[in-house]
Amino acid sequence: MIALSVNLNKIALIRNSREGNYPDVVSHGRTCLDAGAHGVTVHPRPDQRHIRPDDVRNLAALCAARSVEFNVEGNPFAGPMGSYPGLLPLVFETKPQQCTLVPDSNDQLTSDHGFDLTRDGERLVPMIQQLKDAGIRVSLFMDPDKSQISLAKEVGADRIELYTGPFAEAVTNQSGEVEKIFAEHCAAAEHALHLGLGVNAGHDLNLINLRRYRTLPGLQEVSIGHALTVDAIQMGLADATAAYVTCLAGN
Ligand SMILES: CC(=O)[C@@H](O)[C@H](O)COP(=O)(O)O
Ligand SMILES: NCC(=O)COP(=O)(O)O
Repeated sequence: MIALSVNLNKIALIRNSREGNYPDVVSHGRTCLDAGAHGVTVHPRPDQRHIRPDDVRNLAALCAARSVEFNVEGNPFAGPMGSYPGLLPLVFETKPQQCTLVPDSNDQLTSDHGFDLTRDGERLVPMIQQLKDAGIRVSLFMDPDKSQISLAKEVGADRIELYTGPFAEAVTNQSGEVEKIFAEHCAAAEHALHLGLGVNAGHDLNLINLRRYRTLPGLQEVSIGHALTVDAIQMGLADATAAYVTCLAGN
């Protein structure tokens, strides 16, 4: 079974466009879980463009109460900014089941690349160990590069999250590159599995490209937010979530 972790960033983005708490991120997270999602993902960024520290705290409580997986993503190198305490302090405070480290800089529109562990690996080793000592599973956001994935194992990661942006773009553009890119992802996943790493995936996955991507060898979890939220505008959040669960089940 491939787990669906719904990323609630875009619910928070809409909430932040007004004062107040409408839409209520936790309430929408509850709706996703009631509709069959296996967990919740958030990506608190230092500029708090969407997910805020209190969202992380409140969703941690929801996921604990529902005994479902909470996945907190972010750049471990980005320091505090205003009320954002930094990723690791927030993660150690809220103790999610999984922390996915992502090499995003503060000025990026969105996540658009995996780690370069030849450059950053040494800095990550103690952070990864601290997270694992706290009982938190560590996933690293990676491009489908086998040599980099070998380094992910060396620095102590439990899982990798394959960055699926280029794959999604190839499907959307109906480029002739789809099968070539997917084959690279399959080779990367097989390599990760051979090393004993778990395999997650995410970024721009949707109900169309997921029909192919769900066949990736050993895929354990997808985190999906942007497209699912857009689908929810047409379908409603519960039905959109259920549609992704159904798709992941092979239907
Ligand atoms: C790491 C990744 O691809 C996504 O999880 C990320 O959360 C997208 O961030 P935005 O929602 O800010 O675009
Ligand atoms: N890690 C991927 C994620 O959480 C959601 O990415 P997207 O579906 O919003 O592109």
